[in-house]
Amino acid sequence: MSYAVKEMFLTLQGEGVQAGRRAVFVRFAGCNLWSGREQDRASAICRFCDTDFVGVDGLGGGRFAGAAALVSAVEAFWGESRSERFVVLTGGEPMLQVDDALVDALHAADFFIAIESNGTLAAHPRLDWICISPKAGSEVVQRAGDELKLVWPQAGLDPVDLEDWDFRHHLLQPLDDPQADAHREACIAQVLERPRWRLTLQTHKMLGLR
Ligand SMILES: C[S@@+](CC[C@H](N)C(=O)[O-])C[C@H]1O[C@@H](n2cnc3c(N)ncnc32)[C@H](O)[C@@H]1O
Ligand SMILES: Nc1nc2[nH]cc(C(=O)O)c2c(=O)[nH]1
Ligand code: SF4
Ligand SMILES: [Mg+2]
Repeated sequence: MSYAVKEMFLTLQGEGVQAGRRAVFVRFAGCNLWSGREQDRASAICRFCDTDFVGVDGLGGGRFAGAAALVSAVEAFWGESRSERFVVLTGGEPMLQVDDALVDALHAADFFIAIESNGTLAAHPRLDWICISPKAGSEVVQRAGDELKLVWPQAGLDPVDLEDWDFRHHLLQPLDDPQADAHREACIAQVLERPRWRLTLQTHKMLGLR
């Protein structure tokens, strides 16, 4: 199948347990919880998104005819070295497009494959690192994985209710909006109260990375 990619870039993973790791990001176009248009934000299921995922016009973006073409582009961003190859599939919602052909082609090129997903679609079974970030008002079907990254506070989502979901790591990520300072303090207070959770920050924003 073909893939619609908003943008692709080499950076450091900014969030979560893999933060600091050199990574090629593939940002797929489109999401099932918001159209991406500002005029639809207030009526969307997910209303706090910090990302433009509409269209295929970003740097490194485009329509890729198949898995081989997409993996060639990922390899071009990574460079020659075969060691520690790391790709992060994000979006938008990547599970709308990730399929067997893409996962197998990335593995054949020696990539460790991480995904950033809202969990409303089952994650592909052969991914190497599954990060799920639940959204209030959505039905999360993917309740197992490597890291559960809860953007918080979110009205209607209490961290306590997610503590028994089957993840190796439970992380709170402060909601980035005009009240970000207060949200960061609220996350710190939660972590001090509930040792199941740890804090993760969006370090790429502090560092001026993409
Ligand atoms: C843009 S989303 C794309 C992947 C997928 N759709 C998802 O929501 O997990 C990437 C990550 O950014 C997080 N995120 C989006 N907007 C945010 C905000 N305003 N503050 C903090 N994290 C945010 C999401 O929860 C998710 O973990
Ligand atoms: N550097 C960097 N790290 C990230 N981790 C998750 C991101 C995302 O938007 O999915 C992201 C991103 O956009 N940039
Ligand atoms: S689910 Fe992810 S990509 Fe979709 S609107 Fe929410 S944060 Fe943005
Ligand atoms: Mg981001």
